[in-house]
Amino acid sequence: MERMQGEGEVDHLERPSPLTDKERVMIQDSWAKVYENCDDAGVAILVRLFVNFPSSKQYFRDFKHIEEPEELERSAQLRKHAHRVMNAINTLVESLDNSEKVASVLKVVGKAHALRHKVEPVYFKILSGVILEVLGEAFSEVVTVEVAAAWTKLLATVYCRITAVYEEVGWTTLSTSTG
Ligand code: HEM
Repeated sequence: MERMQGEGEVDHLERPSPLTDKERVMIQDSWAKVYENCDDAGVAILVRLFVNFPSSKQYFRDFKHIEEPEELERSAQLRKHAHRVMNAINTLVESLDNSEKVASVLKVVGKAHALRHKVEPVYFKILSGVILEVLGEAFSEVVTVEVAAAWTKLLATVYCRITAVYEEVGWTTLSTSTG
């Protein structure tokens, strides 16, 4: 029998356990190194996303038909979005002990991407994987296995909250797009 889900009863199967103090410190310390290279790291992450998952380009008017990584890298629209993504992550990392701030940042991001940009939420999950991949490669001396595990938890929390916002604003294809 189909299970009824009332408001507030939606399952969030991917919700991780809260970050420990040690994990917060590991995230903040490793991020400090990444953020020193904010623009390069952000562009590397987004170019990887768009090259390995080309359908994610569909939302970006200026570069949706571009395939060459070098050309993608030069796109002003891509660079601007990279900067915004990095700044938002920076705010989250700075606010790990302020859950209201985290919730309010993710609410704004989730609402804009659901309602204005109409981005399938699965791309947030894909982006999380790409972030981990690029950080592990480009900052291998700071992103140890243990640090990467802390980032996996943080990014899973972000994805969970983003999908919760999508649900709140009535995104209807959620059940088929996150599988
Ligand atoms: C952690 C993940 C992300 C963050 C923090 C983020 C942040 C932002 C911000 C701050 C903006 C500008 C304000 C706005 O118009 O809403 C923006 C715009 C946008 N985002 Fe994201 N974003 C993320 C992931 C994604 C993903 C995965 C996609 C699609 C694959 C995407 C597609 C877009 C598009 C199409 C725009 C409008 C671009 C433009 O007008 O030039 N975003 N994003």
